Amino acid sequence: MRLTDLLAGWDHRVLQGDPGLVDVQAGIAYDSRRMTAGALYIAMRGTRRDGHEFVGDAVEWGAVAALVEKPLKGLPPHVCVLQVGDTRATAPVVASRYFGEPSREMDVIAVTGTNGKTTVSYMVEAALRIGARARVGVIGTDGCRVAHEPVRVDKTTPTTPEAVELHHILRCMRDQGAGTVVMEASSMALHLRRLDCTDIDVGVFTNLTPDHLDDHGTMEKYKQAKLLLFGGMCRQAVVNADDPVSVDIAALMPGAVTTFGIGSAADFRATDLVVNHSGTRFELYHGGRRRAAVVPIPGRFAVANALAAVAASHVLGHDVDAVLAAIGQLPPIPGRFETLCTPAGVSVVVDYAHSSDSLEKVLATIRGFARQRVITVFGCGGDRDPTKRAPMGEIAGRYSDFVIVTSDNPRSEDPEKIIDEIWPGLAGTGTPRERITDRREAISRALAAADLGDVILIAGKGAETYQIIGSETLHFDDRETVRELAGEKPTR
Ligand SMILES: CC(=O)N[C@H]1[C@@H](OP(=O)(O)OP(=O)(O)OC[C@H]2O[C@@H](n3ccc(=O)[nH]c3=O)[C@H](O)[C@@H]2O)O[C@H](CO)[C@@H](O)[C@@H]1O[C@H](C)C(=O)N[C@@H](C)C(=O)N[C@H](CCC(=O)O)C(=O)O
Ligand SMILES: Nc1ncnc2c1ncn2[C@@H]1O[C@H](COP(=O)(O)OP(=O)(O)OP(=O)(O)O)[C@@H](O)[C@H]1O
Ligand SMILES: N[C@H](CCC[C@H](N)C(=O)O)C(=O)O
Ligand SMILES: [Mg+2]
Repeated sequence: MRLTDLLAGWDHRVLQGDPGLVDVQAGIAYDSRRMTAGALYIAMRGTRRDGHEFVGDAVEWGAVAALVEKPLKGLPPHVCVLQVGDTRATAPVVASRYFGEPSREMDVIAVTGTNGKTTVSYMVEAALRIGARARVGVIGTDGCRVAHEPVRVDKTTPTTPEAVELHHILRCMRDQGAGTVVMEASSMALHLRRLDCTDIDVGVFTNLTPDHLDDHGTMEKYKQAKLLLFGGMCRQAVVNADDPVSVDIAALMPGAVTTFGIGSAADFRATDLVVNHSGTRFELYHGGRRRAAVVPIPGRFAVANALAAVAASHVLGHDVDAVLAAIGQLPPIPGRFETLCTPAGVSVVVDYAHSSDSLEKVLATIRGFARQRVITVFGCGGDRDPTKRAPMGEIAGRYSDFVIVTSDNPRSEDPEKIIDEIWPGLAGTGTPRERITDRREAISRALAAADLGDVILIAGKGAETYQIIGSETLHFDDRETVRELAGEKPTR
């Protein structure tokens, strides 16, 4: 595609070369280490480095053109160099055009919120696949796929991919026959403009509670990042009426807003929740009708997620009864309240709760149905918001009978220091506790301590299959570890 067409109508200055003569044939790259000869390089400023330092490398690897924010000296004359005001804002423009604006050819649902994005995405996918026989693409924390076919992406791809990857993935999904895509919109992605130029039909808001304060600084800035999705980026919104942020969203939204809630009056409202170890029954009130419903995940939060998925599907024109029936048959979501039962009669819940609110919601749910003791094994990620550590310790102590604090991707931090920061919150509750830095040993200790009828919660990693210690990524899987150490009896 000609460079002039990629940038048509977008403010830019030609620093050297003739963009009318440049044909970008080999894609777009923002990382010189992943350049292909014939591609366009986009220089972006990062948290550690500035992509402008690597334009020379990109050219050596065969870049035919570069997009930059400032003039650079010494580049060979055959390379076309264009200056724009903000390369992060320009990347989605050129990426969406390069891949033929795939988001316009599909229904796109973007889910934002602190917790529940992956879960709601999987619920929407099940609702449309089972309830409407639709081919749905899913983009999020646990990868990208259309139906059961994975869409190839780099292992390091974040929850919400950079615009260059995002539009490539959307094109692949369209080519694989997807008519709808449901994707997670992380606050960092919204802040870093990865979702600009994506044609989003429905924006879904689940909730806002403390997390990612290392990235955003304050709750207000974190909220403002989430609100970007609703300030003109999506046509319609589906919002959680039980969360006060829904009021901010309604004030911003140019299009229709559909609400869901458990406590509050809402377009989709759940009442009469009955929770047990395998799921939650509730009554759904919508459009003057009452329907009996079930979601095969225990907890009030699971009902909130189901309501979000039903409402989003309904907004896209799908039948509420069919969608609700499909959610009743939701396949287990890896690492989200995934329950294993050991031959000794102990239930082990492996869950991705890695923030205060999610840990509290999951533990309150377990406490509600556990007949015996609740044993919690958890840690907090290194190089991630340290302000959540002591509060998570306190929550674990408040809801459990025994807590083992361990490691969860310490990354560049000292694992002992992370545990030191969790410890005061836990110690304040007086709950019996141990610290065992090695996660496998911690799980082993919990299994040894548990008796018939006890429930062990192993929180924080969910479906992750690794433990990042320093710069090493080692294979580690909570579920596999439980099976290896204790064996398993299938539960459902
Ligand atoms: C912390 C953060 O925001 N990182 C993003 C950032 O990377 P960075 O700041 O580390 O990059 P850098 O090393 O400073 O380099 C700056 C630029 O120079 C380029 N470069 C660098 C070195 C080189 O030799 N050649 C070269 O071209 C880099 O590719 C980059 O474009 O810029 C990159 C693209 O330019 C992003 O892909 C990267 O996202 C990484 C993958 C990431 O993990 N981000 C996190 C914060 C994230 O997005 N998380 C959310 C939230 C998850 C959740 O909800 O829990 C997510 O959506 O996953
Ligand atoms: N609506 C909810 N409210 C609070 N906690 C929830 C909710 N839904 C799920 N959780 C909890 O949060 C954990 C993570 O859920 P999920 O993976 O769906 O969230 P996410 O928003 O995609 O997270 P991430 O930001 O890491 O991608 C779950 O394992 C569960 O413990
Ligand atoms: N996507 C999130 C989840 C982290 C989960 C937890 N296991 C950790 O490593 O902190 C992140 O990268 O911040
Ligand atoms: Mg997720």
